[in-house]
Amino acid sequence: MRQPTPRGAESGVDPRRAALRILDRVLRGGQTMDNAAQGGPRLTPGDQALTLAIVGETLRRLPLLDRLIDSATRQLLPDDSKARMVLRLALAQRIALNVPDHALVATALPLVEGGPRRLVHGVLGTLLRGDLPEADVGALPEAVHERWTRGWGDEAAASAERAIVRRPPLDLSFKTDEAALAFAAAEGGERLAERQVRLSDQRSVTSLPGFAEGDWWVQDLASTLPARMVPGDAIRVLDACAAPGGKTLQLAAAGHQVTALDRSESRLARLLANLARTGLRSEVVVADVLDWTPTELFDAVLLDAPCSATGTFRRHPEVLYRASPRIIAESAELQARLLAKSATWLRPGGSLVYAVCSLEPPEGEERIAAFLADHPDFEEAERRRVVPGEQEENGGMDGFFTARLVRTA
Ligand SMILES: C[S@@+](CC[C@H](N)C(=O)[O-])C[C@H]1O[C@@H](n2cnc3c(N)ncnc32)[C@H](O)[C@@H]1O
Repeated sequence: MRQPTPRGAESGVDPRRAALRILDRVLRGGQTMDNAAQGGPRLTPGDQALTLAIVGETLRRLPLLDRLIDSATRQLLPDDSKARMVLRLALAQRIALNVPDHALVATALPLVEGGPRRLVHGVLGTLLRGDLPEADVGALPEAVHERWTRGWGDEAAASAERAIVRRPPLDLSFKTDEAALAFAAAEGGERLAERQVRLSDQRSVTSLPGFAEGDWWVQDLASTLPARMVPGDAIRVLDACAAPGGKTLQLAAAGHQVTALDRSESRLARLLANLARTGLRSEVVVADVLDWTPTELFDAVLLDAPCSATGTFRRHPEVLYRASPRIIAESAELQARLLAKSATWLRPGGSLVYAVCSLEPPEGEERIAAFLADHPDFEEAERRRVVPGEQEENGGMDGFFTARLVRTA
């Protein structure tokens, strides 16, 4: 299933050099692709898109690429060596982006100038002459594969390996169900839940009908689940880690009186832009959950906590390489503090909805178990765990965990 050669694929070496720098920062520095891309050489928008596509396609099948490289050299290349990085990038371009062999060699070799150029040339030549995997074969990092097989079963891990190389669908959340139904009928989308439409073909978001009018916003189906758990009769609702605001918009559209709080001013600027475009209303507070105190208690608090984000691996494959056991443990420790603090802002009878876009039990199931053990005045009312494989026939969903806890006294 080869894709057409991308624009610029045969032009200069710059996007490959930028891709090498980003891949190195992601794998060795634990950075996100977006952060790693900052501060590099200025590229045209086309070259920038090509650069990110090359790195993304490399990360979607990295263990597979490494096995190929190891099969073609007797001299084991260190994991973080430039030669291995260059070979990974070149193979991903051949497998997933259909870059012709001569262009691969011509753009890969200058990247190892002063290094083992002959070795890279030899390994690449050998592999390009042999059978390479198809573009629809993906691979999870070994530790993640092992963890998810143990936690969610063989089929979920296999589904994740299929999903990581598929383009996820475009999910839109609507202000009203009437608008969702009309849009689905007009645009050929599928209404998978109330106020939610899925488009399976790729379209430019800003040119879709209703974008300029603010009828909808982009939001994966899984991430709409927490706001759906907030009881309809809750009046004052706090969205406690709110930016860039997908859940704030849902809560406001559902008629709640919303306070959106986040400590990041730049992310809150995106939330304000989303409110302005959709014409929805929310109070907006720049503050740290751990330092803030409200003047009045809330009927419901939604805590969409910062997390390892491993559930978003389809759009952000690098999360799987960042989420080490240490990062997951640190994240779980912060989540425990955020939960304990935000629980103090609820009136008796109020609901605390906790959510993470993570496939790691320490950030989900174990977090809730520990919270309930420490808070006898709370009980669990409902929970939802989404693992790879759910809705696969319709395009899949991000991995997610959400639970609603009720303050009983
Ligand atoms: C998972 S994102 C929230 C996504 C958002 N709920 C949405 O649906 O668009 C987590 C957010 O928590 C914020 N955050 C992290 N630690 C925080 C803290 N101690 N206090 C307030 N906000 C925090 C981050 O700035 C980030 O915007």
